[in-house]
Amino acid sequence: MAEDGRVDDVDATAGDTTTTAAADNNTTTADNDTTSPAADALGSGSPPQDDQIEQDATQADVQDNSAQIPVPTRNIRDLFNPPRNIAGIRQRLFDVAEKIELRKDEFDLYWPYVDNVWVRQHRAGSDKTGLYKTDYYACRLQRPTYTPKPVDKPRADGTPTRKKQIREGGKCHMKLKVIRYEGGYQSVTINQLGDKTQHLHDLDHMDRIKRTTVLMEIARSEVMSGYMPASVYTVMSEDEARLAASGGRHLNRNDVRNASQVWRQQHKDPLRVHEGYKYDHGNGIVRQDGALPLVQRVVNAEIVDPTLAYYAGLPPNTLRFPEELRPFLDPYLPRHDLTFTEDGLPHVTLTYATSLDSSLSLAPGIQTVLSGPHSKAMTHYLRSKHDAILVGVRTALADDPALNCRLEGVGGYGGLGWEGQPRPIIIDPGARWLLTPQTRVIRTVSEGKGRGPWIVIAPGFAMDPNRIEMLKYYGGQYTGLTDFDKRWRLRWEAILRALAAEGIRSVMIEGGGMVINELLRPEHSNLVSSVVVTVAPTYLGQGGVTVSPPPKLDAARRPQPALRFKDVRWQSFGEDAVMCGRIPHVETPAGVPPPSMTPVTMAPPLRPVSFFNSSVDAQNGFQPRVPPSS
Ligand SMILES: NC(=O)C1=CN([C@@H]2O[C@H](COP(=O)(O)OP(=O)(O)OC[C@H]3O[C@@H](n4cnc5c(N)ncnc54)[C@H](OP(=O)(O)O)[C@@H]3O)[C@@H](O)[C@H]2O)C=CC1
Ligand SMILES: Nc1nc(O)c(N)c(N[C@@H]2O[C@H](COP(=O)(O)O)[C@@H](O)[C@H]2O)n1
Repeated sequence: MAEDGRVDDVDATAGDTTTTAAADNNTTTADNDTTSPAADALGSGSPPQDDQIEQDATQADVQDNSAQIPVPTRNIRDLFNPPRNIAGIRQRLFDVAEKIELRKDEFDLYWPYVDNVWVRQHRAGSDKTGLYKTDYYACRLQRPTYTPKPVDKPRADGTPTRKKQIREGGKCHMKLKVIRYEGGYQSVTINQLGDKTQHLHDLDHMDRIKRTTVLMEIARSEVMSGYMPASVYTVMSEDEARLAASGGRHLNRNDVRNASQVWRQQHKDPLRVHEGYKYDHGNGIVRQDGALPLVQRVVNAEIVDPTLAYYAGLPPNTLRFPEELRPFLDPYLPRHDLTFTEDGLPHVTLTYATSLDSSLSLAPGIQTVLSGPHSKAMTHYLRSKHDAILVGVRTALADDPALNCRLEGVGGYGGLGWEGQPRPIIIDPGARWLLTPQTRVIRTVSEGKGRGPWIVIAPGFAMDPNRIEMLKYYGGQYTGLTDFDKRWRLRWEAILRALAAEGIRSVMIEGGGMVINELLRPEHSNLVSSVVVTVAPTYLGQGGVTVSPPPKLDAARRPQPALRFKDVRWQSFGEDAVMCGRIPHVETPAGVPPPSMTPVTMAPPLRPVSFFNSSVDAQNGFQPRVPPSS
């Protein structure tokens, strides 16, 4: 040991003698991306053939002394404080059991944790808009097995070649198609490709035969900070659970050495052990008596306030809705084991916040906060349980809403990609809502915290194609419907049926007044599956936007309650009361058949609108406005 605690970079660990042992097929850049320009130029969408799979560049990487040493972007703190649920995310990115859509920053963060599994093949290139780029990946075990040549001749300078090992391969045929979108938001969509839907081995097997870029980078970064590989190995492996979560169950001392070998060849200064550790002859690097493990010190230092740890790394406006309050709502939520209702329509939850005088807002066009923090979190829990949120255009114009879900655990708020984020739907027959990149719902999309809105319009007028393109760029679309009721409004059943045709299984209808009042009318009673109303302890006073269905008279023309809910439950949330209920099926007055018995003009599936001129209208199947038949 040198003065000042530094130790010469010798193998300080008992029983570990192979300082230049086989590199265990590891590489510091596990992606091995050597994309062929020809393939790029071709830009074809076809996956490469098996023999095009790139070979592992490991040996060359490790042996080339002149190689540029990339500056590590990770360090030991990334091992001790890994991304939330990294073990679960690794497993999902290994299985890819169903399509996974990630934000680009998530892909960049997580992929180096599974690049011991997936090897990029030649890139297929981009589509004609340049917004979509496709790559193909194959399981590392698809490559042929490598058997070393019987005789390894020494290099020209007389140094022996590294002992190469048999590299396992030729076993698994799992493949992926990875599509990157770089438009108004950035996403990476990962799909299985081909007919092999499962690996023929587990993730632990891959962790055994190959280390991830993350682990190698952490190891290299610690050595580049001046620590002996043996000391780095000791501190990395002290917390087995954390190491295993990041894929390092099988990490060994040679990995740490190999990760830093090229750098070490250029930097011969003596290295030191970590503070609180010592070299103990025969035992290698061990902790000094009474010293806390480094992992503990790092974790303690990073958690300033344990009560804040829960929200660490989440956007500041993230909401939390306690588990114990959820069962109250669950019976009224969509059942995802049933795809659609018996009528083939989405589950509809009507939900809004009202004052004691049944107002939604102080005046038309004025956004009014009624829900307190607890019921607001409840509303976001509801949002997380629906495929879509729907509002009328006057709400969009008045509130400039985000229409996303800000609940902890949902995509953008600690969850993966866009999981749990509902699709905003705006009923805007006259396309009055002029969206710009500054509109909140669009800003929310660009921040990766919500989905692009679908705007339902009633065609029949010209529309600037730039508006259509702009919305598409942000993942939204204009969609046209031509099915009107006798009041010249879009028929609700047609709207819902069209949403169902687009795969929307549940929709939370939030308002405003006109939309809610419409849906509380007797003829719509069979369209609404449940109702969740927040009542705030406030009178807004006269002149507001109120919820009050049309009056009802009995046969003798005496006034009757317009509507009383059934299956009612109440619960207080902070200062607010929340009522859940269902609308009893109401027989519609004679002469007006209930919608399910109306010969329904099947709404055309929602489709992106191109141009609203007559020729394209005709192409899209749009009819000119004609009085509805009723
Ligand atoms: N407290 C709460 O929970 C909520 C409060 N609000 C508040 O409510 C107010 C807005 O409510 P309100 O003014 O009643 O307006 P709405 O938000 O209900 O929007 C009504 C408009 O949407 C279009 N529309 C709705 N349904 C149809 C249909 N079936 N067919 C064709 N067009 C349709 C029409 O647009 P067009 O006029 O172009 O024909 C209509 O005028 C805002 O102040 C907002 O802040 C909103 C939501 C929730
Ligand atoms: N639940 C509830 N309570 C209130 O007090 C409200 N004002 C509303 N309004 C609805 O929520 C939308 C706002 O959504 P973002 O928070 O911007 O995502 C607004 O447009 C109404 O639909 N809701």
